[in-house]
Amino acid sequence: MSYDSAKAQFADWGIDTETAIERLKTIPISMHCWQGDDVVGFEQKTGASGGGIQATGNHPGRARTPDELRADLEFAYSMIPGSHRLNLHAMYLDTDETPDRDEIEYKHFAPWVDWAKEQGLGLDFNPTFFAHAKADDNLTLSHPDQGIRDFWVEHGQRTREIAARMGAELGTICVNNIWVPDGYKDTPVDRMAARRRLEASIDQMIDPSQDRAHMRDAVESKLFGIGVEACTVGSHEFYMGYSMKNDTVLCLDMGHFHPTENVADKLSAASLFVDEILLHVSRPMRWDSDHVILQSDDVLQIAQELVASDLLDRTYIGLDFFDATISRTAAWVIGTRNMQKALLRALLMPLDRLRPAEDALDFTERFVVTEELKDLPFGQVWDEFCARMSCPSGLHLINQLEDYQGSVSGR
Ligand SMILES: C[C@H](O)[C@H](O)[C@@H](O)C(=O)CO
Ligand SMILES: [Mn+2]
Repeated sequence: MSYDSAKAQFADWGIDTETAIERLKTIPISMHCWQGDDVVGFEQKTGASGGGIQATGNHPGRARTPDELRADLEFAYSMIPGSHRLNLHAMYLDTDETPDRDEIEYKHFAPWVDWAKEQGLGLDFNPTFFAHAKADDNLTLSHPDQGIRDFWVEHGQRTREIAARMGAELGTICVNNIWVPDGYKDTPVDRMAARRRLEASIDQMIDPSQDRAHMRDAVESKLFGIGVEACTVGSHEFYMGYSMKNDTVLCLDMGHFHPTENVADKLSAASLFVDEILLHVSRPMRWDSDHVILQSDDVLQIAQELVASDLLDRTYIGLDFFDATISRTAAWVIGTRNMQKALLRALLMPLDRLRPAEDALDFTERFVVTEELKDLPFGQVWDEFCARMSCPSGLHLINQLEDYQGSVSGR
């Protein structure tokens, strides 16, 4: 079937595929650097990852240097239609110097910015509050030791300055996302004290007078992690409250809730009380396992909510998965394209027909239409989008992914 006949079929339902394609072109996805090297980073390691972050697998080809990571990223972006962003963690500095976390400066990341300019990419940033000796207690900004808290506050303040400069250099908003692994393996007796310390540390870190033209603070909650099963200091309630009170972006990671909770459902509710949301689109399997995202119901529903609730312009879409058992570049490419496919499917929904049906309590119409829609030739619209953006799809894509993996598997 050709694109033209697919377009005509959608038109029968009152759906304009051209409008959907044009909108999709404008939606950037922030691809996370850490899928490329299994969350290792480029500094001298002094501590273990905390809070249950764990990449498993030993597929050949892990990027070991900033140059290797950039080469892999360039390939991945060339397989992903559209203009996108890179989400960089502070432990991915590119320098011969060995600054500790409380000593990092913009110059240690300048090569990333130069490269992003060349590639036409935006950058997002994250302080790294794990994989460091001063995080080995699984406590950082909420540590009872003032010295440790000060160390991490300094780190966070520096990342904000770096993020603001990155945003200014690239002329876009750089989201600086705070996730700390802080928590307790067993039941604490004074949760309140830990939460008060976390609040005070973030207050100290965040300078509300800083120019917001190029930088936003985001805060990321979590239900629990391995090693912090009894209490995560930065829980959902904590950060939902924090972001409302302090006007920060609220980060919702799909792996950070109870498995029966639906993150898509949270978007409309949270967005009534916070201006902007950052998504970490991920796939938890029994726990926060960070599997590569699929075109699963969870992801499709997230995209539908972004479109139907008109949230695309105040949501930053970031990805957060890491799988070291498969080609790392294929993971990036397929995962990111899956997010785009979900958005395209959402943009191809006949909302003008579904909304009135729902308002009239005609749930049969809603049910029948949403099910029949699944049979429309979505694949032709996606292929057309890829072709217009000079990206391969189907077997051509698979061949290119395999060739690239073959070229790096000797690393
Ligand atoms: C590496 C990221 O900061 C990390 O995955 C964080 O976003 C998270 O989700 C921790 O579980
Ligand atoms: Mn996350």
